[in-house]
Amino acid sequence: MLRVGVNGYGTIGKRVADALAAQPDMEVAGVAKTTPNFEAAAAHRRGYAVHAALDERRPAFDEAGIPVAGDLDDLVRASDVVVDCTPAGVGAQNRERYETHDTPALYQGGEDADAVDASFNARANYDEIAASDAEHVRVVSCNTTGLSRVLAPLEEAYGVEKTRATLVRRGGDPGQSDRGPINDILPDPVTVPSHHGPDVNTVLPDLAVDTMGVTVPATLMHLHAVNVTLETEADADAVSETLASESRVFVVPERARVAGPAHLKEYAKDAGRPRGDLWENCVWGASIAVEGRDLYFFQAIHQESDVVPENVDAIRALAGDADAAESVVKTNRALGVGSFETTRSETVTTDGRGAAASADD
Ligand SMILES: NC(=O)C1=CN([C@@H]2O[C@H](COP(=O)(O)OP(=O)(O)OC[C@H]3O[C@@H](n4cnc5c(N)ncnc54)[C@H](O)[C@@H]3O)[C@@H](O)[C@H]2O)C=CC1
Ligand SMILES: O=C(OP(=O)(O)O)[C@H](O)COP(=O)(O)O
Repeated sequence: MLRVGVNGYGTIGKRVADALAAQPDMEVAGVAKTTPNFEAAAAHRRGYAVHAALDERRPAFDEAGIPVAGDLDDLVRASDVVVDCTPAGVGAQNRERYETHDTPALYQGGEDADAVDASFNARANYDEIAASDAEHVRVVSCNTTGLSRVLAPLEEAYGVEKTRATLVRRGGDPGQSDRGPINDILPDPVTVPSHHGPDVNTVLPDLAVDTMGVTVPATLMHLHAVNVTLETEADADAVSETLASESRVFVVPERARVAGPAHLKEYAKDAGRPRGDLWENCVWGASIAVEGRDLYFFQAIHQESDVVPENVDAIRALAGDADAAESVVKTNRALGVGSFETTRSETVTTDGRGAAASADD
């Protein structure tokens, strides 16, 4: 049993903790939280050992009646691996702390590529990371994960001459009432490329990809308009099959009449997904179009959850416990990733454990 600590218990951290708890080969060593708020209380109720991330805040936990299992060093000592889910930039500052304990760690996409030994995406470079000596590894950002999951199979099936993607980025997560914009459309960043193209190259080094970002007043999901010039000709049906055979890509059938992220979130909630999470890329089947070697499609990316199964796989890659296919199947089964059927007799399995990922079985 791998004991995994989670430092930073916000949008990503709380989902990663629950995903670890669902794995047959992992247990949550504990979580570290800065503030004894409702999320800390929920962590305690879920049975996670709550650690005070900052020593000076410990009395506040006592006052709030949330039992404290120890400090951050205690959590790192109790962990075989730490998943750092602190805000962007804080993870890099924590690296030294983990190194002091000789404990490998994962970091999130808000950290720079050069703050870590290597970057990870299960579809792109699991085996490479598993075979390497990397101990401090970054799971690439939500948008980068979403791009890597479709570009890796397209490269394998058809070759990718060039990718151009425009990322319509959500302004903040639903719980982040201090984010924006609330009435604007911002080139973000105004410079080209955005960080996503270069970040794709940290896991798929030879792939030609340019990205531009725009941030809009929305919270539910990101939306990508993707154009890939393939190296060989393909038709839309073949591309649709290629993408649908990926366990972490949901090709949304036209008959579902999903207009946008709001419908996708309802789809997930109706399916009984925890927190309405959509771990898979959601590619509109009707949008897949090919003209010559030019492929076009739209996909939506649930920023709060798509990196969660990737974190689980990255832990196994670090621990050297399974190869890519074994890990992905194990993770998918435990969470229910890939449980949206895209066949005509559409059935949605709400029992996460029973919902196997078709492509990897
Ligand atoms: N929310 C998103 O859409 C996604 C975020 N990421 C990345 O994941 C990382 C975490 O992001 P979120 O979960 O969204 O942030 P968040 O703000 O929701 O959660 C971060 C948590 O860490 C806590 N924290 C702050 N300073 C800390 C410290 N020194 N020690 C321990 N905990 C501390 C905060 O109180 C909060 O609970 C960032 O690198 C971000 O770029 C990656 C993919 C998607
Ligand atoms: O990893 C994310 O986005 P990104 O892939 O655009 O960097 C998350 O949505 C966090 O983005 P944020 O930096 O806007 O909070």
